[in-house]
Amino acid sequence: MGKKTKVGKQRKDKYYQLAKETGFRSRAAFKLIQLNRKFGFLQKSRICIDLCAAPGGWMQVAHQNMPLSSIVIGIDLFPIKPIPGCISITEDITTEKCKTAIKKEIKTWKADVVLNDGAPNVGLNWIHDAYQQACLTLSALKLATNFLRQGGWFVTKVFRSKDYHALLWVLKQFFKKVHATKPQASRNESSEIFVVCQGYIAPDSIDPKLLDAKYVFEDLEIVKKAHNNILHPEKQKKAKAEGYKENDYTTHHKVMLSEFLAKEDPIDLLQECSEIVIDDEDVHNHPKTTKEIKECCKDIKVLGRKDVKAILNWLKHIKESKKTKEPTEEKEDVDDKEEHKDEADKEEETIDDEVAELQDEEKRQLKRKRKQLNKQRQKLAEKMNLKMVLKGDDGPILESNDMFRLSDIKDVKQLNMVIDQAPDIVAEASDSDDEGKVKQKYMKYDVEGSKLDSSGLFYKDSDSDLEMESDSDTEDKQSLGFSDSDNESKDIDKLTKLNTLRNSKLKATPAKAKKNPLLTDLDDTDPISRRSMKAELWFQKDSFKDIDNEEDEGVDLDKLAATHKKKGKKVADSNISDLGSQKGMKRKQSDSESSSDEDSDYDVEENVAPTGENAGNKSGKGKDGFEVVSQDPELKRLKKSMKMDAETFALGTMIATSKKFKRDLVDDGWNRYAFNDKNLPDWFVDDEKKHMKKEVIVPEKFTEEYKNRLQDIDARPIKKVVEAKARKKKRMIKKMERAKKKVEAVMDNADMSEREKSQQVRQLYKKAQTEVKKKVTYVVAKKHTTAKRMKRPTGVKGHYKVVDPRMKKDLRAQKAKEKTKGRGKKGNINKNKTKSRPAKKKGKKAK
Ligand SMILES: C[S@@+](CC[C@H](N)C(=O)[O-])C[C@H]1O[C@@H](n2cnc3c(N)ncnc32)[C@H](O)[C@@H]1O
Repeated sequence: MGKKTKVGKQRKDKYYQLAKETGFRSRAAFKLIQLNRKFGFLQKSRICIDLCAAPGGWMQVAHQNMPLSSIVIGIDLFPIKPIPGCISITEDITTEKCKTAIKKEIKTWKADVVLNDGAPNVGLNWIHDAYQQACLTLSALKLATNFLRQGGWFVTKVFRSKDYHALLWVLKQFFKKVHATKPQASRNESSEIFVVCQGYIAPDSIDPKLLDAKYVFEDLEIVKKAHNNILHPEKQKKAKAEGYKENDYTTHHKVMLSEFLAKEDPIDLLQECSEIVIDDEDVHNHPKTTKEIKECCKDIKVLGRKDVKAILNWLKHIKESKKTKEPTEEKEDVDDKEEHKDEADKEEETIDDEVAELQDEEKRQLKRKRKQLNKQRQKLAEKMNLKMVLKGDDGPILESNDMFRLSDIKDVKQLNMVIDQAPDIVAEASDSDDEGKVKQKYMKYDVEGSKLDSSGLFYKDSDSDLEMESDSDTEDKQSLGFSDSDNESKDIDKLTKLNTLRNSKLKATPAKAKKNPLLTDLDDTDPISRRSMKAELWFQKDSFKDIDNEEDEGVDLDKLAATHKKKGKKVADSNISDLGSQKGMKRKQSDSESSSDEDSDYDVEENVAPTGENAGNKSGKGKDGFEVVSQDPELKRLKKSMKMDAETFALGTMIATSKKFKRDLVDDGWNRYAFNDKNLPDWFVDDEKKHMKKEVIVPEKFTEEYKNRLQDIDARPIKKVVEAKARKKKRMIKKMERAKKKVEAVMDNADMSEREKSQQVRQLYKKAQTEVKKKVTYVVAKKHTTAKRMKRPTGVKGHYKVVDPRMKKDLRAQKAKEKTKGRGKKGNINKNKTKSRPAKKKGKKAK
């Protein structure tokens, strides 16, 4: 028999060797080293309790990493060889005795860190060991809750078994942060991991159930009981004698897999059986029949909840896969049936879908209606708040649809009928109509009233039906208060009915139906004619009186363009004045604005008209028959004073961005002078001048913004300065670069001492930072030579400037004069004493 080779845990790996070399008592020491490297819980700890510490590897590490004179207490079932500076206790950590022993050592102090590397020394089977370890961890936690200070650390070993999550949950109840980690020194094949719990909460009271394995690992009780039989056979309670079932004289029941597969619900059978025998070769080789399943099948009685679930799932899969393999004929029959069933199902589904869709649609409609109703209610509430509507007063109400309508009367007969029926006839007209010689009677019915009350009927009226969707009508609708939402609120059914009615009507009546002579449109103008009316109104103004000259019609277009060019400036000027007269906002309308689009409506440059007064007094006709507008001195002054200040800019922005603002502004620009009323009393005109202009309020926010912008622009230096500064900066950068190179050379110089080097470096940088003005040598030019022609004089180095001799003399004379200024007044003592020095030899160096 040869020597047994060591496997698994017994294998001597690098950490084993390392522990031997470094003097640690166990390879486990490296696990703590690695954990501490990651979380750093030992460095600041003064008291450490190491549970299950033998042989003391962790104690050594703790002692090494904790501050000097810290306390390390190690506890184990087995005695720990003394470690200098550490206390060891031989106790079982699950007992009360252990608690008192620790208390004896620690007294009233609290531990900063509690370590637990406990592993049960049982080794019966893995499940049992894992459970024992979990219980041991719970005991360690119990001790930790007794001795740990608030904010302290608890580091424990845990096996990754089915109790792992329960344990983690418990730990999370006691600590702020819980980290699970596996240090490198822990073998890969080992299921152990380490949980580092940070920040002990130190609750005032602890529910003992939280630390009771019975509650924490509930479903393992079965396992525990099963293994209790092995561990403590003497403690086991004797089961009540029930006797054997008939023909059943064993406690171990083997059940064939086929039996399970035949059963609808295998749970009952599973409760009774101790082992499932896989009697089918196919099932044996089935991918779902894993090793674990096979193992579980061997001993059902020891399975936990998860395993039982796994077995049930496996049985289900096997059943299903068996079903699919059943004879094809049977399958075809089933398929046929299923097909029919499918079709019926599909039909049913489509019907269901449709019903659901309809229901949805109905719901949506209801929701919409409710929303609109709420809106209306809200509006009404607002109106009531503003006292626009009074409670109890419902305003004009449409009483019934059979109200009198002119449109209903198609001929004389009908009219007579109406007249006869009408009780409110107040007068009789004797005139006869040309067409039908109808007796016309004035009726009490107010046209305006009928229009208002019969709002719903308005659109049903004969001819107007045809134009219902035209723009003008929608405009009218809006003007009458028919908003879009009102239309939307109409019931869809009603609308569709209305549409069909209208369509049939359209078909029945020819396009050019006879017009009811009784019906006259009060607002008979179409939009175009309305606009032309506006324009006409505008041109009724005095200022246009003379323009309406036939001569103008013959004006050549080219000529017009040329004049326009010449006058362009003038017109623009008057624009600005006009703008200034009302903070840039008094604008006039002209004919073109009426016919063109909205934007061009107020195109001031093209259509400037003078104010009434100006037009009357200061205008004259130019050569081309155009009015020459002379500028009002007041406007001129305004123009001068008007700078494009922040407020004007803000106003401009608002005009450009808000159409409404622009429109309001133009509307406000209209005043009684727009139509040049004459013969008004002077006091009225004066007063009106003051108040006719509505003040335009520009929000301060906008003005502030522009003010800041303008300030920024003002604060900016001029271009030349910026350029000069940039040049200077560039020069400095170049200089610094050169200095750096020199510094590098100095630093590389091995002959120089450090002191010398630092001195030189300092000097170099200082020199680089100071800007030395270039020395310029002035050279006086020779007679009869210009500065350009002159060559560099001998002996002159660097920059030089050739100066004019005359200039030099003049400069000297001026300086001398300044020096002697005022001397002559005091008795003229030094009179004529100061003489200008004779000029130096030409071509010589000058200072
Ligand atoms: C892996 S060793 C600890 C190694 C130790 N951390 C080190 O570094 O040297 C596990 C220890 O737990 C101890 N142990 C197991 N159950 C215990 C219990 N109930 N009370 C105290 N110690 C226990 C064992 O005696 C064993 O020495």
